[in-house]
Amino acid sequence: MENKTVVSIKNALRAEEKQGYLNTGAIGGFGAFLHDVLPVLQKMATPEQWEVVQEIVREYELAPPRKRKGLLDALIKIIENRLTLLPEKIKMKSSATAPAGDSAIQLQYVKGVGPQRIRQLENLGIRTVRELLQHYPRRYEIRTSRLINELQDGEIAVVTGTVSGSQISRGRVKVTKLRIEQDGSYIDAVWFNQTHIPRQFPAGSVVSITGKVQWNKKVPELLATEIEKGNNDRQRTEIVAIYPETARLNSKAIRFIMRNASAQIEEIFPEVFPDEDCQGWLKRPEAIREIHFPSSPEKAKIARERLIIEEILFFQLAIAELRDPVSGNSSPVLQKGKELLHKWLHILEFQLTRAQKRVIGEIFRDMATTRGMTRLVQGDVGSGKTAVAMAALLQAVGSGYQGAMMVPTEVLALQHYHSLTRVFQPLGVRAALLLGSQGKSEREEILVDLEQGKIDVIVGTHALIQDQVRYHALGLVVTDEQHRFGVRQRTRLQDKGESPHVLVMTATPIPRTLALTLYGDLQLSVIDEMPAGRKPVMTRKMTERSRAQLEKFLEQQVAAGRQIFVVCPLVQETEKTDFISATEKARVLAERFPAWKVALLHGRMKGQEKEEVMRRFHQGEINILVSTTVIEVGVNVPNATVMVIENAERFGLAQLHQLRGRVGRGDHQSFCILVSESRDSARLNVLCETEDGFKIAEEDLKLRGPGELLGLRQHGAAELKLADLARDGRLVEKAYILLQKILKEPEKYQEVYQEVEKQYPRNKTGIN
Ligand SMILES: Nc1ncnc2c1ncn2[C@@H]1O[C@H](COP(=O)(O)OP(=O)(O)OP(=O)(O)O)[C@@H](O)[C@H]1O
Repeated sequence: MENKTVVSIKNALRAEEKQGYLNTGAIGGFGAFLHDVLPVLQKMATPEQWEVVQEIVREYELAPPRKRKGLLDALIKIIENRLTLLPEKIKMKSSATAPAGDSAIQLQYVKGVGPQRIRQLENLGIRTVRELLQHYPRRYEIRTSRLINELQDGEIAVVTGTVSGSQISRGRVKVTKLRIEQDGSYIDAVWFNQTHIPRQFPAGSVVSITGKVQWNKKVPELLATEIEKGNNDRQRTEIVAIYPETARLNSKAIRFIMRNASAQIEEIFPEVFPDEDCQGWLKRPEAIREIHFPSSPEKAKIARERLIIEEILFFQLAIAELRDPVSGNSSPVLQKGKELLHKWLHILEFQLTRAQKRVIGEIFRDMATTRGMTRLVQGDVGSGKTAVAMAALLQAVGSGYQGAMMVPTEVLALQHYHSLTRVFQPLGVRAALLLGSQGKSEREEILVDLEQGKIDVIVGTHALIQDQVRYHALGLVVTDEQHRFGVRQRTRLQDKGESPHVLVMTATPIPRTLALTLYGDLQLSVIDEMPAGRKPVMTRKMTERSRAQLEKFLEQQVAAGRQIFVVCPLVQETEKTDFISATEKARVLAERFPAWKVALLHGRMKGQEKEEVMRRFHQGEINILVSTTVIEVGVNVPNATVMVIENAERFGLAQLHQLRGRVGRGDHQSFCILVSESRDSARLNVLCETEDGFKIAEEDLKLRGPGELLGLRQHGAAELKLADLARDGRLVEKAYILLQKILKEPEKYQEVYQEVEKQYPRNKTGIN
């Protein structure tokens, strides 16, 4: 049913049209239209409706000229829609209780947002008022209203003054000028086409105009970008937010919408932290307000800082699956491994580095408490993480518990199993291997032994924590960062009656900021020292032209008894690409060097085949192993001294560093050859210059951003809006400290948990 006011507005507009005032088809018609019709509307509308009409007019004013065709009908339609919506809108605003959930706070209820604006906002990824208010400024402009006499040629300035006259040129492109008077001085503000401006700001209006100064005329000009109603304060300073914008939706329009949405800040962004954590912080609503409408540059800065900490913290809680408070840990106290450890140190072929000892100490401290360890050990390739894991496992076994070592691939499981048994057997520690590819009877036997406590340490893939696997007394799980094994997974094990300590190992050196963000639920230990005597791996770039030289070099190495890795990006040649596939490469090399044993290893091979190839390579029966990146993590064959990486530009820096880490693990000089035709090889240079994995990771973070670096993009909505991990290290540390507090006393932070749930709804973000 049509609202009475709408009908009368429509009639009035039609009447105006008949009288010929409305030249709606032409570009200049809008100004005339507004000039003539607005007074009519103003008379007819209630104050609230008049407000809406003004918004609509502003909206159209901001629209590009060609969109203004057929304005009358469009305007009538909007007036119709809006005025019928109005009662609901008023209801929304006055209702004391917030509508349930974010989805209820639709953009259409914000003043100044019509269907067209909604579409424009959607283009910026904004669908709710929450998302709108989280559309943060990119930067700020400090706009100081200036005196005309002091303006410099070429500068961007804001001039506040009174309109004293206007002029619209003839011709196809219309030049609109407003003459502005300020204490007896004049300046002309200039626009192209925007011919409605003189009507909107008639002589006598006080205005503030932003634009670029041109002093070459008798009267200076201001190539205007923005105009708004001013006040008489002629030297006012204003800080203006500049937003990520689109062609249709500029920062001025966004600011206008934002201003209207700001009424809902308190409702959508209530403070969720207890007072004790807010010392020195802006309260949450104030921070949101200040980031959009800063009262000073300093306030904008502290607002941003508070929101960054919050953003990182919420992200940590979401990604670590810690949306629900976890409490009631009761892990076993494991501190009786002394004797076993003593024997182990005695038979170890090397002295532990200081860093290894320190990290083992940190681990042992955790294992001696019932709170349960969840510690991440980060160490560059070859820094000796396995030895650290062994110490932890022995501590568990010595204390009468079992240990499980969970690794990402069967190749690695096998390798770890062999190196553990070599060391553990003489100590009387029984290790076993559990693989998906094992036969049923073999597997069942292992499961029974495990349940009866006849196995002390079990090595395998993710299957180790599945339901059918029952432990006699599981005290420690050593795992890999790829499993994303945190507090929550441990709780799952707890549900099965186990409450092991958890040690997470990462072979990917990631910058501390990123580690704290992604693994905030874990304590962090870093092995920041390499075993003594390591020779640096000589790293060189090469192009196809030097292929013959490269082959000669490989020949020398094989003749000296060394082994070689060749890594290719793809398994099989595809028509579309000319990347050398591993299969093809292996064939070519076998043909080229018939006297050598060339083998192929890739992820699509069966477990047993892979196992066999790795065993032969370990034992020196294979000279060249051609492979895809399955050998990237953890493979340890000290006699391998050359790593050739084909199409090196296709790999990330961190990945290349991992691959290179497969050599340089023994006493011989090792080499890494990056074969690439790519001209843009600045990235590869980083690798030639340093072997410090953390430096390389920092570089990668700068070059590619955290999303790329860790495949974070897969997490969909997990993008951080404000935080820049390469820049905000200090704030990440603060977020981390706060997170530890929250994990300790989750019951005090219920509101924080609720907020995380709102921002990262389950099943929607991909962070689960
Ligand atoms: N303190 C040490 N002194 C000398 N050699 C060591 C020391 N610690 C470990 N090693 C040896 O260094 C090699 C690499 O160790 P390990 O496999 O534990 O490295 P890692 O940190 O797991 O590396 P990656 O992440 O590349 O797998 C092994 O051959 C190991 O025996």
